[in-house]
Amino acid sequence: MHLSREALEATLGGAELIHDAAAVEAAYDRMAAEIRERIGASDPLVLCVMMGGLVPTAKLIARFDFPYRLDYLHATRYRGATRGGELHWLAEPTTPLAGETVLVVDDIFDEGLTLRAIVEHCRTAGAAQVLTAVLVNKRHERKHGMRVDFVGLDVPDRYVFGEGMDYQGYLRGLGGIRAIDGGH
Ligand SMILES: O=P(O)(O)OC[C@H]1O[C@H](OP(=O)(O)OP(=O)(O)O)[C@H](O)[C@@H]1O
Ligand code: HPA
Repeated sequence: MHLSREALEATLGGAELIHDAAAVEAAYDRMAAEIRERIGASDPLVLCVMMGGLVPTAKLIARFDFPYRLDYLHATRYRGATRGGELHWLAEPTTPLAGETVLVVDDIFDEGLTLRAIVEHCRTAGAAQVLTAVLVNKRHERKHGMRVDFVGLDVPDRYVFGEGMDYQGYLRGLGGIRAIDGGH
């Protein structure tokens, strides 16, 4: 669906800034340092979860000063909506995962179904170690039982966008994280 510039400006005007761009950049610095400490010597394979993981992955790898390789996968369960459904795999990683230390990078840990399925997929494919990194964790009690290894920032239980996260397919490149009411 197409949204007009006016509609997007109205959404932005009604949104609340939860974390400004400087807070987000500081969170990436901290996450990159934690990741280096834990797996910087393991030549990890970084797996970007398209589409939302695109911005956090780019921001993190720009900070990595150790050897790593990059691949992506595409799994989605929101597809432009503000409430999640069934997970659809659109692309699996092409790099063989057997024996790899894998770092899965996504934008948001919400109910956790997406990351849980991706971690299971990597383990089944023989990864030696699977770690996860998300820019934001949404605070609520509806998680599906997994722990994320590297988390940048917490956000409230509202629909958030910016830094890779979309509002109806738009606004992914916006710096900082904003919230609107409605949806989770
Ligand atoms: O923790 P969960 O409740 O499973 O939700 C988190 C997932 O939802 C979003 O993806 P989405 O399906 O919207 O696709 P997108 O990355 O293309 O926006 C986000 O990028 C995460 O991958
Ligand atoms: O709050 C959200 N914003 C954007 N994408 C999402 N995917 C799950 N939750 C969200």
